[in-house]
Amino acid sequence: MTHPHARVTLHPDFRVGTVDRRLFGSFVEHLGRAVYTGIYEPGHPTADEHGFRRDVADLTHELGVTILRYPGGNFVSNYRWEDGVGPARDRKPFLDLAWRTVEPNLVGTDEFLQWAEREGVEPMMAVNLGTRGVEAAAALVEYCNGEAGTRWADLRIANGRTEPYGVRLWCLGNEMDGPWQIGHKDAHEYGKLAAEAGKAMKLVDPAISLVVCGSSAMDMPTFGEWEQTVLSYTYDLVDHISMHAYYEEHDGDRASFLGSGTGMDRFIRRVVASADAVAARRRSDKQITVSFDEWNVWYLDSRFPGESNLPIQRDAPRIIEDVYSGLDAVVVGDLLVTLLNHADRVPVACLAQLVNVIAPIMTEPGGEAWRQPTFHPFATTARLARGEALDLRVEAPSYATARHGDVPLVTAAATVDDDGALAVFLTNRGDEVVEVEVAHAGAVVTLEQGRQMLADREPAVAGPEHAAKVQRECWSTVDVARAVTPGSGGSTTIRLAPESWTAFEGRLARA
Ligand SMILES: O=[N+]([O-])c1ccc(O[C@@H]2O[C@@H](CO)[C@H](O)[C@H]2O)cc1
Repeated sequence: MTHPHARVTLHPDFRVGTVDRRLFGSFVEHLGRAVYTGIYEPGHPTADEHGFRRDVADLTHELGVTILRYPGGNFVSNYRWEDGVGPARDRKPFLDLAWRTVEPNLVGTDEFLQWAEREGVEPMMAVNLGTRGVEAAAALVEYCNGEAGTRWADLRIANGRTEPYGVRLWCLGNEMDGPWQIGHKDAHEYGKLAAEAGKAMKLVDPAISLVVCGSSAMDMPTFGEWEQTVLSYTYDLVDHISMHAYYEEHDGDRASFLGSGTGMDRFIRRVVASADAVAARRRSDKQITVSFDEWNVWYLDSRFPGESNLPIQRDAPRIIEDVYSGLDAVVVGDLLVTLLNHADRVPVACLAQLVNVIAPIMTEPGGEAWRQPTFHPFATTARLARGEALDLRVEAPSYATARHGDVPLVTAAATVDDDGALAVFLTNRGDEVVEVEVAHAGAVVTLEQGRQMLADREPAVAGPEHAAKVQRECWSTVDVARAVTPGSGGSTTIRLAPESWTAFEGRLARA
């Protein structure tokens, strides 16, 4: 039987760029059970002396998360950070309008930053440019990063934290192009405000990096125009422009869903082109890079009722707790392939989110914490993708999709570190076995171990039992001796299972 065939050409000298460790970030928003009964649950059997769940922190380490964005998301656009610092007993609950939830205000800036520090994860903070502005943003930078002797830094010290936190990465608001955003603005209003807020924040601490809001999705009506207008106000000030993208299977259209990575690839190219167009107009040599600070599979159209249809709730309600399948996990793996192939222009990315809310980690209050199927490709990529991404040439048949046009049947990314440790990531989006010839003239490639995620066809069911079943049935070690055939003259053939994502680890040496 002949299988579809693809060819991946790899040369050790052809590289995309360094894989920034911040590509493996995630996101904790005050939304649903991400914070309360997610990372934080005093009284839980595994809670530490600060009330944070040890089981969730351990899974966060296993996931390999490097940075965490906080506190939102839509939440940040109506958040008064000052109300969330100082003795917790003096803080007042408030109604968060983004998610129509009573926020108990027990976790705030200090609790989060100290948790992140204890767990060795870099924080990425967002300021409120929805209901607030320049003064509150600059004050928060001073609270976090200022030395003793000024008002907000001294408040931090009075609240028990002497050393500045040194938060390096800051988001200038969140999704300000979205009509759902509290304090939504047009591109000119937002661009001007972001420029002034960013200027003030950098006057407090010149060492910080700034992320300006790009579009909430590629299909936003203002996409493209938004990026160019916003950057025309902020180009010299900011380091990154944000991208957000969520993918889902619409009406059983598996082919489009499996092609989501190509949609993401085109989105990145368009944002980079928009940023570079602004640079060209300004005759600027500065290059803006992307902070892809929200990405994931999210059944937004099919399962989410919309923010304004949520009832007012309290006590950590269950909001957007999507349950994932093996198919979703294959797509997540493939989205990571896309991100790696843009390592030169995407140094920061956040899987949205970390726990309970569209998340790789789930918990029960008072009970266990477990891995969703999407946990596995993320953890494996975060562990193996090190050093530099190789600039691969992929020749594969394409297939037509309703959502993304023609997309390749096979996608691939590879990384190599200074010691010659090689990682190869491959997706087969089709429903037949594919033979991939990896051509590597000039190099010796050995593939030693592999892990594979298979798509399933069963609906995902909430709870740890189903997640464990998917893990048993879809996530496995590759039999390398069967799947990989070393050829003569610098080529290796790999058989990829139908609808699968595979990661190999091995060695790359010059011939
Ligand atoms: O395309 N949309 O309709 C759409 C709607 C809401 C939306 O919100 C984003 O996703 C939420 C969950 O991660 C974050 O709080 C927010 O930044 C992102 C996209």
